[in-house]
Amino acid sequence: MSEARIIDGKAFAEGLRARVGEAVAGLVRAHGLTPGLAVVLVGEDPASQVYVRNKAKQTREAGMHSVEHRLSADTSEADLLALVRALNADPAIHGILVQLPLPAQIRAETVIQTIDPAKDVDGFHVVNAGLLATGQEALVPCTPLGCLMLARDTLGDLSGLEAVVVGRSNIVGKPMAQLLLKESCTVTVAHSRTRDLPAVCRRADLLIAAVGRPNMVKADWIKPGATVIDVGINRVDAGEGKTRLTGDVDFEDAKAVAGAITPVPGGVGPMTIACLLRNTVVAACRQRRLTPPETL
Ligand SMILES: Nc1nc2c(c(=O)[nH]1)N[C@@H](CN(C=O)c1ccc(C(=O)N[C@@H](CCC(=O)O)C(=O)O)cc1)CN2
Repeated sequence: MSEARIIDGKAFAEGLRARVGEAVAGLVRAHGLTPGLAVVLVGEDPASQVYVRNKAKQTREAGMHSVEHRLSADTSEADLLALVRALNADPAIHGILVQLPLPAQIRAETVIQTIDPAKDVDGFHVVNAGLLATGQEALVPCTPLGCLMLARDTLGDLSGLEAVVVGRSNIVGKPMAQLLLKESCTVTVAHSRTRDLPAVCRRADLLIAAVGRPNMVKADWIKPGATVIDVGINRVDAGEGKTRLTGDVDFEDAKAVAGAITPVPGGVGPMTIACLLRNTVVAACRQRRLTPPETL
């Protein structure tokens, strides 16, 4: 059997960002509408700093209005909520994202539920989760949306496929399952308590790994020819004081069995920010009662 096709998330994300840029130019031209995204970072987590910097840079590159709020690690929950409420009321801001994780003194759930659902470009608010679960128009979490785009690009119509999502987080696993149900997949959500996890995974035509455990999914967990989407971004020791990124799937092992597979880095990760830009344009359109461009 030949080796798996490597799904190039970086290239797909570049294409999506280019389409976002064209959509923004069209909105500015036709409606004088410049979508605006505010990103809030609390503290100095090194990875979060990189993600927030990249979000702001790519927002500007797409021609959108970008605002960054960097708050100290000892910021109180009340101060963060006050900032979120001010952004809710700001007409130049169509999307609000509070970077996770947050410091221990701040309840992430309280912050998320304070964001205006219409501006919740992360799609984490219960209103958006409920809309997605009931098959209605929602803002959809960026990482699962990116996974869906890659799966569709690889497999075409997903209808009738056996999909297994490993992981049940509110941010990835649950919305991923809802999106795949909407595509008419037969969906299983597996997790740490699932009995005989390898056997459950082996049922999948489409396997989504989102557990946060480096290299957990092995070749013998994969049905030959299956499409494997790896959401894991785990930083592991690479020796000599260095680290490297690895996914939840043992890539070298799995690519001999899978039909197609996302690498880490360069797979799902870049799609997260591209989908955030896409969601900001969609949110801006809906706030102005405009139909979002179909290219997104
Ligand atoms: N409010 C949110 N917080 C967090 C989210 C989120 O969607 N909303 N997701 C993650 C972090 N994240 C975006 O915020 C993110 C993670 C990874 C990447 C990415 O491009 N990864 C690259 C590798 C980058 C590297 O070298 O470190 C890749 O996989 O190729 C983008 C965004 C948690 N917080």
